Amino acid sequence: MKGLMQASRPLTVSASRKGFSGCIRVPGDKSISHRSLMLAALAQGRTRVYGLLEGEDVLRTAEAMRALGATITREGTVWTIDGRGVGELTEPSDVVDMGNSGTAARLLSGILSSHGMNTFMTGDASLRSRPMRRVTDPLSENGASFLTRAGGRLPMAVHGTEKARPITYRLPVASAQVKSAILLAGLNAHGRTVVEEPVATRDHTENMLRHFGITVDVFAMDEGGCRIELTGPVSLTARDVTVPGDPSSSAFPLVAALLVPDSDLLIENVGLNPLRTGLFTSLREMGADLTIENERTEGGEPVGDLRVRSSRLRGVDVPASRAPSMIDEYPVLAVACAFAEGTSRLRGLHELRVKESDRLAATVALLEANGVKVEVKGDDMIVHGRQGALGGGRVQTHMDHRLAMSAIIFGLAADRPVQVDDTAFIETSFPGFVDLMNALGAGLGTGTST
Ligand SMILES: O=C(O)C1=C[C@@H](OP(=O)(O)O)[C@@H](O)[C@H](O)C1
Ligand SMILES: C=C(OP(=O)(O)O)C(=O)O
Repeated sequence: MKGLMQASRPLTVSASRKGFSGCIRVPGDKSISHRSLMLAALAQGRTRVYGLLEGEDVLRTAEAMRALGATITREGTVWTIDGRGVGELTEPSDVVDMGNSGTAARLLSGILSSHGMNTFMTGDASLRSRPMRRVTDPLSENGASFLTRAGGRLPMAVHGTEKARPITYRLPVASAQVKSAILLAGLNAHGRTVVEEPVATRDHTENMLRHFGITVDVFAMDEGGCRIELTGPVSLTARDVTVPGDPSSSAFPLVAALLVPDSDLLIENVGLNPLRTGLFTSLREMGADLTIENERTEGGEPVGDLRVRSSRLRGVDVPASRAPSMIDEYPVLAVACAFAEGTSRLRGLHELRVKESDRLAATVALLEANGVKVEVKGDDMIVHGRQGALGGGRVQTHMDHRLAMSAIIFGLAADRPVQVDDTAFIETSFPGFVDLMNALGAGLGTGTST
């Protein structure tokens, strides 16, 4: 599989001449898609996945699970996985390349740590700069060992163990990736694996493990947060999975519709897991006309349709405690804040520094380049809402899909055109994003490869 580094796709974005109306769907949830492929590969039997996100990040996971012995095929939009069983993955004959995906690299590290074989893992330049110690430190406690570059960076060799010990671990950072890596390692460890989570993070791993037939216990802790426990070794039973639309992807057309006048947009079939909906809460606090229709449960996850109309937004104070439920949405929320009336304070953003880019610095740069007054105080970002004409800047996206999409949304609402240095990385999480916005009338062109 080729990487996205091959050709950059710059784009110049001008204000949309018309509002965004109609009915759309966004691609499948990225977190659920990764997990469906991994758990299906660990299950015994055949799993069909409906609505899988066919973005580059998830395709990397599919490729890795194939390299580990699962049979994975695609017919139309349905993916079929014939699993190997827990403890039965086979040693890859080549380096596994996780591309741009932190989720793929971290979760897979957990699985590999409790399989008795050696695996070599790498990623693109962005992923190779991201910290892996947050998973290799706890996972080393189960008997596995890891050899990384300086600073705990990829490429990395994983020396897994078939005699994995169960881990008890209190998460030092709110991270669903770290929690999931430990739980996945625990599937093939002998005894009780325990993860203490002081602040709740997305629980798709726990939900999907239950869907595949195993018991995952969750206890509220007196001091707040919860303790998640499972007993290994387990055997997973293949079960079909239906993936809802990704709320993190819905954020982009949603904010576009809020900012561009005369919009009235329905985004159907969006996942509404309460540990993912912090953005919707924050936008409502800003005065967004955003309602949820047709709420239902599909594939064990709450789902609904989002109805959004253009709104006059005001500044907001987003508490740090909300960050895990909207961690990937801060760049586009900051864009909404730039067009709002008054000042916004987005608190507790330290984790943004270790995403595909330093998203805190890159979001500040995006706003400043386009005439927005913005400050960073500690881990907080303070955005001073519209104080004159906006736009006219050039945005550097640093191999980060969320920055590229946020810059495009900024340009669609701005007074002057915004230049985006590279939109190619949008393929990691939202294939077809530019086409979808164009179908709504955004007039973006398709970008040119260089
Ligand atoms: O578990 C997951 O699927 C994810 C967890 C989050 O990362 P952290 O665990 O690093 O917060 C999020 O940023 C990422 O896009 C997906
Ligand atoms: C942080 C993200 O993903 P990952 O950590 O999987 O690279 C993201 O999609 O915004």
